[in-house]
Amino acid sequence: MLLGGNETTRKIDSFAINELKIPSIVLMENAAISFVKHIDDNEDNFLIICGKGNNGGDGYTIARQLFSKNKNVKIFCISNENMSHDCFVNYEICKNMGIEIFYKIEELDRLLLECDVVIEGIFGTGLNSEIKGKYHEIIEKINFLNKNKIIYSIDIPSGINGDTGEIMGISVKSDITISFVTYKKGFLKSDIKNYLGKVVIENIGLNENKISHIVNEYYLTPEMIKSFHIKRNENSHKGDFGKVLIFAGSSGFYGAGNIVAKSCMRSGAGLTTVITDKNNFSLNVFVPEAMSFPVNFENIEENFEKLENKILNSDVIAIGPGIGKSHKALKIFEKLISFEKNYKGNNIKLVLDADALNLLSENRELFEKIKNRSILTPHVVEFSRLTGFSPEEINKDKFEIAKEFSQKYRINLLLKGENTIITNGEKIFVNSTGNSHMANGGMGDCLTGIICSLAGQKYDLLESAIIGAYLHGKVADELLKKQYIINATHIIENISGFMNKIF
Ligand SMILES: NC(=O)C1=CN([C@@H]2O[C@H](COP(=O)(O)OP(=O)(O)OC[C@H]3O[C@@H](n4cnc5c(N)ncnc54)[C@H](O)[C@@H]3O)[C@@H](O)[C@H]2O)[C@@H](O)CC1
Ligand SMILES: [K+]
Repeated sequence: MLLGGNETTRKIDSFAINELKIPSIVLMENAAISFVKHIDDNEDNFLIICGKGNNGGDGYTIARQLFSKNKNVKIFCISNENMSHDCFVNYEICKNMGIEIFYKIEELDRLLLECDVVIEGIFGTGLNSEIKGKYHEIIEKINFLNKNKIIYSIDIPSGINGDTGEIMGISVKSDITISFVTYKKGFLKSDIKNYLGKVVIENIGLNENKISHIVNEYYLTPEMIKSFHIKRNENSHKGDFGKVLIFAGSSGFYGAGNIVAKSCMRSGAGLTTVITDKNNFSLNVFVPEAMSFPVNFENIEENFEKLENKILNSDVIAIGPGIGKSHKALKIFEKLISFEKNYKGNNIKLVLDADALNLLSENRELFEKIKNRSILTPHVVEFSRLTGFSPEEINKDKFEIAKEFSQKYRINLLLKGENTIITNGEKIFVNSTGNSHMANGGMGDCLTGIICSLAGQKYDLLESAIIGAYLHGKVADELLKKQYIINATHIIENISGFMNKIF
């Protein structure tokens, strides 16, 4: 699904009008037709509240459409002065058709009380300042008299800033928001969810693929995830699904390595090996399917020759969770990234998380070794160490900072957070799944395991991160329906079932 702010919407509109030569009034008609599809056929008692811009124009067009289906339709016109051209055209048609139009604010209470469905087209992407006066009063009335009614918003609940999600003084509280072409960036803001209600994105007669040059931001949907799926060949063997080498866990943190390994196995990797201290036997108990590559941490160089062979046999190497920042951890990290290609001549893909990112921040010369073949999966504090920006600065301008960082170091990036974003420096994908009930230790390790597993199964790193993030959150969202807390182990136990469902 395309993601965009107000400016993106304007660019798409202008492309449709100026390049495709679709008259704007046709776009408005298409928007109204798409909108009306979502209204229950049994509903019969509508009040449409219209502003004077094109959002109001959509309102008049929807009113006409409903009226032509013999529905009981009344319109409240907030102002018929300085209407936009298309708004005026549709207002005139409504008058000519004989739809009842009301103008006096004194009548609004009664109109609201009498109707069953309110459709509001007061402001959409054109809202540009704090709402005051008459407009404020009207929105207040809609929210106050909303008992036993369904409130529909056209494009954006009037009062929400489509770019930032900020409430511009007041906003309609909607049950259903039917928005056009793009999922509005402002909708990502978590504390306005109860203003949006259910969100539906509708088409206005444009082919999504033909406007992709205008938009390079996407909101993940199950259809997108399914479209990435690579079918498993029936005559394949374990080697076809990736040899994944994992360097995770250390004394006191062996659980991290175990979680990465288990989620890697459960998400479908062919062969998983964990580099771990020779005295750690917990892996064999926790994940018997995984192999261990024992390292003598007293003398790490002892095994380096064998390790070289292991690296050159790998398709993917995941590094970071629970390894600490010791000199020895750094030495192993350096060794693991020292070969760009494996025996097969393919780039060895790298998934770097947690302490690998901290080590990278302090040893920046290593960026040269990981370029064009890695994904970094920081949370905001780790990303702050990597970029030098404060977490506040990052949260304010997350998309741009992430994109620039990705371009500068030629890496893929997955920035964890409430709206996890994934970028290759050109496109940005925002995850639509996940919840606060999964915020506990081991979750990140689990995600690393899923991503390296998918990378082993021949998904490129960007796809691996997109699918991984979506699945990770989706499993948690589904589990939330029956349990309060979701741990990494719960995700691991359920992921394969959800892969089946989604693919
Ligand atoms: N142009 C197109 O091709 C299409 C536009 N569409 C609709 O057009 C909408 C955008 O239309 P517009 O750009 O005309 O903008 P809006 O209709 O969102 O609002 C603009 C109007 O509100 C006024 N306004 C802005 N902030 C105000 C405030 N705080 N207090 C009082 N008045 C304020 C402006 O002066 C202007 O008259 C979209 O949200 C969508 O609903 C759809 O019809 C699809 C096609
Ligand atoms: K609206």
